[in-house]
Amino acid sequence: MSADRIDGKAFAAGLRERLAAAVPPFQAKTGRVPGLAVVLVGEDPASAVYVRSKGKATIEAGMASFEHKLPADTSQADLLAVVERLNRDDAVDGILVQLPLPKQIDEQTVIAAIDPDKDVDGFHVANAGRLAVGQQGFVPCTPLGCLMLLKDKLGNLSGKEAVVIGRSNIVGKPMAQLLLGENCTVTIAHSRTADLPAVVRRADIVVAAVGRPEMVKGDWLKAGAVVIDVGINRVPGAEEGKTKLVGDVDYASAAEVASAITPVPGGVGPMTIAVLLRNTVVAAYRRAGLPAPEGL
Ligand SMILES: NC(=O)C1=CN([C@@H]2O[C@H](COP(=O)(O)OP(=O)(O)OC[C@H]3O[C@@H](n4cnc5c(N)ncnc54)[C@H](OP(=O)(O)O)[C@@H]3O)[C@@H](O)[C@H]2O)C=CC1
Ligand SMILES: Nc1nc(=O)c2c([nH]1)NC[C@@H]1CN(c3ccc(C(=O)N[C@@H](CCC(=O)O)C(=O)O)cc3)C=[N+]21
Repeated sequence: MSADRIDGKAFAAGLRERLAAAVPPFQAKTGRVPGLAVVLVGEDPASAVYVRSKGKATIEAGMASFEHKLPADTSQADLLAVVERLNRDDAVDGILVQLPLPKQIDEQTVIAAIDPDKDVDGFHVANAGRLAVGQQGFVPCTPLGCLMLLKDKLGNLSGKEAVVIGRSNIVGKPMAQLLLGENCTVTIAHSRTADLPAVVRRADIVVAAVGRPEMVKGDWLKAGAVVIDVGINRVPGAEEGKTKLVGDVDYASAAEVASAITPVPGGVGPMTIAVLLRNTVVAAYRRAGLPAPEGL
């Protein structure tokens, strides 16, 4: 059997078109376009690439992009002052502070300083709490993107056995909350899980968010499982000196057993950026007191 390849890149392109279509009506009502501010501290090359692609996607959707690049030795107080300014700036609907931050800065303190109604990453405890109790808020982009792909593939998820590997605050935990909200039976596995292959073998839905290249093997899977691979791991490529991206799932062996699987690249990654824009459009409509358009 060869699994269907879930084309996250194509789904993300469709979502970005729907978002672009929501911008002119917003502009007609408010006289401005939704705005996303991205703050990058330091020169980490991978982070710089992501920040550039976020800015490009924002502008392509007809929205306003504000990029703030601060030196690696920026103090926490200076970063907090930037966040405060963005909180007060009416042209800014969404604020994203790129993680990880340099070691002199405490990430939780910075996240806590972001206005929860502009927290389009969904990392603020207010938004984590809203998700946990089922209130309207902002859901982290990566797990929300994974859920969109799963619902597109499977329709109703009710009653499915879902195993999430990884329990980070930004991927694993919110992913598990979302699947629970869809009435899945959810198991969260992590580095202390006793027999991970046996746990994964129960799953109709597997979400791998671990950060271990190609860890999940095909013979861990139940036949017909749907596999969402969140992992982004840069490993040495075939050619000397070159690198390539691989996920947390061994695609070749998993595709023999699964019914559908996301590739890396071209799966979850592009969804993360599209959902960031989606959350920004939704933030803009909410802040303007307007009902957010359907189908986002
Ligand atoms: N596509 C995208 O847009 C995004 C991709 N990512 C990628 O997703 C992956 C996970 O990211 P993130 O959640 O931030 O990572 P973290 O490092 O914060 O969390 C990793 C989780 O995996 C668990 N884990 C580690 N080793 C094992 C193991 N051998 N067996 C079982 N569980 C294990 C850890 O368990 P424990 O808690 O016990 O330590 C932890 O809960 C990374 O590859 C990252 O690059 C992340 C964000 C966005
Ligand atoms: N505050 C904050 N919010 C984040 O959402 C956030 C962050 N910090 N720090 C880093 C991680 C990682 N992340 C990715 C986004 C897009 C791709 C992506 O587009 N990946 C492409 C490949 C890109 C490439 O080729 O390098 C793909 O999978 O097809 C991947 C990873 C967001 N993150």
